[in-house]
Amino acid sequence: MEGVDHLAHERNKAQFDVAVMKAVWAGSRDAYELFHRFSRLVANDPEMFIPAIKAQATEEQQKQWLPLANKMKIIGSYTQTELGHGSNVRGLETTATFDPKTDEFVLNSPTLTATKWWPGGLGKIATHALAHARLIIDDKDYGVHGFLVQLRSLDDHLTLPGITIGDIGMKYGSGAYNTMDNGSLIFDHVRIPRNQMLMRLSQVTREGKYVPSNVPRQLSYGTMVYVRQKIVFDASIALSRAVCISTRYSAVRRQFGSHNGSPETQVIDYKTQQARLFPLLASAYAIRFVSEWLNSFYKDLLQRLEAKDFSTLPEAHACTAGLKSITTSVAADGIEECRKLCGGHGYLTSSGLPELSAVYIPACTYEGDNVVMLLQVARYLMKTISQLKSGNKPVGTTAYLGRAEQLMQYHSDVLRAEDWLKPNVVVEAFEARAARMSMACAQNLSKFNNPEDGFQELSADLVEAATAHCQLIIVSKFIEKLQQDIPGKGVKEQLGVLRSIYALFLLHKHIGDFLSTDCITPKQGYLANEQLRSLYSQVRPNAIALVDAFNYTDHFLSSVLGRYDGNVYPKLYEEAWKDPLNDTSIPDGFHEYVQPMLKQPLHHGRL
Ligand SMILES: CC(C)(COP(=O)(O)OP(=O)(O)OC[C@H]1O[C@@H](n2cnc3c(N)ncnc32)[C@H](O)[C@@H]1OP(=O)(O)O)[C@@H](O)C(=O)NCCC(=O)NCCSC(=O)/C=C/CCCCCCCCCCCCC(=O)O
Ligand SMILES: Cc1cc2nc3c(=O)[nH]c(=O)nc-3n(C[C@H](O)[C@H](O)[C@H](O)COP(=O)(O)OP(=O)(O)OC[C@H]3O[C@@H](n4cnc5c(N)ncnc54)[C@H](O)[C@@H]3O)c2cc1C
Repeated sequence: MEGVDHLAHERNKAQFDVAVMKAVWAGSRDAYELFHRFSRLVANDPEMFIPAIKAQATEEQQKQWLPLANKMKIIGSYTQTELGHGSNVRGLETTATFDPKTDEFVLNSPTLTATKWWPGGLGKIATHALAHARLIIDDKDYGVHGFLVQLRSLDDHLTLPGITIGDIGMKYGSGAYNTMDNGSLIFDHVRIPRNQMLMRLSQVTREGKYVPSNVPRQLSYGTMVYVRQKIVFDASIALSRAVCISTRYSAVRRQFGSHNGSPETQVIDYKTQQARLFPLLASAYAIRFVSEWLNSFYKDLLQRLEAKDFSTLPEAHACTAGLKSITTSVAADGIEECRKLCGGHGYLTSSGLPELSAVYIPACTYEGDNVVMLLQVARYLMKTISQLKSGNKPVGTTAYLGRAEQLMQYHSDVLRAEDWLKPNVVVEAFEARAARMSMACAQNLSKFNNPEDGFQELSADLVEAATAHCQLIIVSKFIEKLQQDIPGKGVKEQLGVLRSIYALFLLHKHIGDFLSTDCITPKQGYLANEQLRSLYSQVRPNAIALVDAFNYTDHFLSSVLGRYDGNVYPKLYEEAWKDPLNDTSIPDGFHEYVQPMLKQPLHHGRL
């Protein structure tokens, strides 16, 4: 019935102050702002073009281009990936050859695989590209640099000479990412003035002299680092949307369990539903808190870079790459699990879940393929370990590796299930697992004469070690979050339950790592699972309130299953009747194609 809160009985069970939890969840950001930014992003791509200009253009170039981009007088596309190369930026083929006679660069796509392919906004709307191309001077290749290239006339939007542009076609399902005109672009000897090479980091003089960057060349990758830390925050939004929908629906849906006319059982009360759903609820909070930390770490990096302090740049790259990988994989897989948690109705477009999944899952690929990103983390870990011998004491997120010897002797002293509720007990187990996995890789790598051959041979193990490292970061930042002063009745207690669910779910899921590295005994693994089951019972009465704390409106969720009032069935039925198929009783084509078959006479008793 309209106006009735079918979940009121669930909301009355809450054991904490929901208003405070909403503030904890929102942190310093408002989901609406992010939704509208993200929705604008899917329609256009200012989230990369503008930051890239800020990162790679001189002050003078910024003065020229930023006002135009900020006021949408030009529409930009971050045009890096090509048909033949995306992950391997150093393998890009587009060329920008300096012509000293005219003081210009000539941009060209020398091969089919040099075709720019995927850049958002490029297909139909962008007027300019921040094109990444190999700088060539006097036949010498100086590697990939950024160039601002006008693609279309600002008068009639027609493409300029030498520019061939198109959309790359429909993408995955009918998802909203098809509102994004990911495009293709071929340059046929397009000339641009020398001052349209972005020259903050390195320059080309009028005489054609290359002035190399006096800062780490990787700063040219800065836009990707910037977006990767945003993507971690976005993962918490995407996952929490799906968890909100599936939690509310799990409390509404009843199936089996009726005795003597009693109501059937709410599916949220099945232990299997809880074992699938509550770790995702905990993960949404975990990802939100690690994204807050990562954002502050990134802002600290920017301040350091201003002061030419590059000391945290390698760690920032490893953290943004690794956390982008882990959190987008958890969110993408979690959205699909939330669809399954809703049974058949989860597959309806009106559930909001298929669309959310179709739009979200490329996050595992864009801004860095998730495996390639974890391999970057692995390189960082191996380098950190290799420097231990020279007395280089690791700090920050790898500080635990400085205690590797001690961690190699670690054995968990858990005796009772409730011992796993102690943060220090959990952190020690996760540190020992991560340290032992990385040290084992380093040990095996040392057996190879060629370190690169070893890295390739051991890459699957290295990815697992990198995963363990990143999961340790997320667990640690969740624990640190709860060491902050958090007011409100029961709020910290509930977050503590989620923190333990997140950590013990990971321990249970990766029990093989913890056993094979001899960090814990099978008995201790069993006790962790016992504790997990108890934690599910503790979170159960608070589940609806915990997703209410995301503070998402029905409009934002766009889901008949995730409605705040839980009035699912009438709305499911109502939504179905909006389908154009139901405008007529007899379907198109019936008379032409189906009725003749139905009217066909029987032959010898057979149809
Ligand atoms: C890193 C690579 C894989 C390899 O690079 P390479 O140059 O070959 O380097 P290596 O030899 O591996 O390493 C050499 C050293 O350099 C170090 N390094 C590497 N990268 C970096 C870096 N970025 N920073 C610092 N240091 C770096 C490395 O560690 C080595 O160090 P050392 O010598 O060992 O000490 C590289 O090729 C690469 O990055 N590949 C991936 C390519 C990629 O990511 N492409 C992305 C293209 S753009 C794109 O995909 C765009 C997608 C559009 C959709 C985006 C949607 C975003 C949504 C955001 C959500 C918004 C919501 C709103 C939120 C809000 O508003 O807040
Ligand atoms: C929706 C969407 C939007 C995008 N928007 C943009 C944009 O706006 N601008 C832009 O420039 N690009 C954009 N891209 C491109 C995107 O950045 C690339 O697709 C991404 O970086 C992955 O690179 P790739 O396609 O070359 O994958 P590949 O690297 O070819 O991946 C294929 C497989 O190879 C594996 N692999 C690759 N290298 C290694 C290795 N060294 N070791 C082990 N395994 C490896 C990968 O793990 C993966 O399994 C977008 C892509 C998508 C899907």
